Amino acid sequence: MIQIRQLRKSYGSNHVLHGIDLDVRPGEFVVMLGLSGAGKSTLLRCMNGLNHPDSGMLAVGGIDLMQKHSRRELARHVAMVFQHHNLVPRLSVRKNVLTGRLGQLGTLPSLLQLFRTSDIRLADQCLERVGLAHKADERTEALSGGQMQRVGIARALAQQPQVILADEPVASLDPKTARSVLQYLRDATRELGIAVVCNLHQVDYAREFGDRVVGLAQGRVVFDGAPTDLDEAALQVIYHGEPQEAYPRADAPVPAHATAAVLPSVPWMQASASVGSL
Ligand SMILES: Nc1ncnc2c1ncn2[C@@H]1O[C@H](COP(=O)(O)OP(=O)(O)OP(=O)(O)O)[C@@H](O)[C@H]1O
Repeated sequence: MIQIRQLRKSYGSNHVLHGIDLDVRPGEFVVMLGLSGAGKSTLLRCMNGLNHPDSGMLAVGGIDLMQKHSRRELARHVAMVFQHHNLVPRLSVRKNVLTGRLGQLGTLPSLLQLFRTSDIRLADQCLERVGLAHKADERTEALSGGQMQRVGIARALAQQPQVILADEPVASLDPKTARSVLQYLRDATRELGIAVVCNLHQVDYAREFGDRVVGLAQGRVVFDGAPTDLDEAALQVIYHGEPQEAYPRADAPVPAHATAAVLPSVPWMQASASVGSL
């Protein structure tokens, strides 16, 4: 689902990523930890096509991101969940979720926001997955921060992506709400076989929600293993730059649910052709 080999990225003379190797499988929830400035967001932005790497190999959802590709094509495979959810406050919850479908529409329907009835049905199913079906017609600005983040997740699911990239999605939420948001994200992606890479600063959440934890320090992968291997010594490696030889690498076992599930086999993810407008 995600394949990265010897990926390098610099901003001018600032060498940020120094040869990253990483594979993420369908249905796997990978939490990325690391100090501020370690390069986590830069790596995520490379995976989302927003940053162009200097060298190496990077394929996400079958798209070779080292080559020229269209944003529309990428949006069919990769969705983002942002720290500040990036919703339109005055729009209804359903319309915000439907914006996740814009990349799948033709140019004219996309400009006119002419959604198919199947898109509307899909948006409602996505809202149901995050426990917000009853809020579909409300204005988004009336929701709490945690609810807005769940709408952001529903919008990402509505893209029917193979990969979701989440950059500190719970940074501004209280611990109880944050756990509930991560639970919704993990459950939905696990059931749908979506690969997730989620940047977090909270080690507790990494242990609780990650199938696998990747630690980045100064642009290098210094830890890659199961959450149960994330002991004090491993944290020293990630956060204090201690030697790394003793730590597990990418040969961590595949979690039972991380199967080769592919999205077209998920019934509700198949679009029909009828057209409707909102
Ligand atoms: N657009 C940019 N232009 C120039 N330098 C950048 C840019 N984005 C990030 N950097 C630099 O790249 C390095 C890594 O930043 P990055 O945001 O990837 O780290 P991070 O691990 O995500 O940090 P945080 O946890 O604080 O978000 C930093 O030195 C930062 O200043």
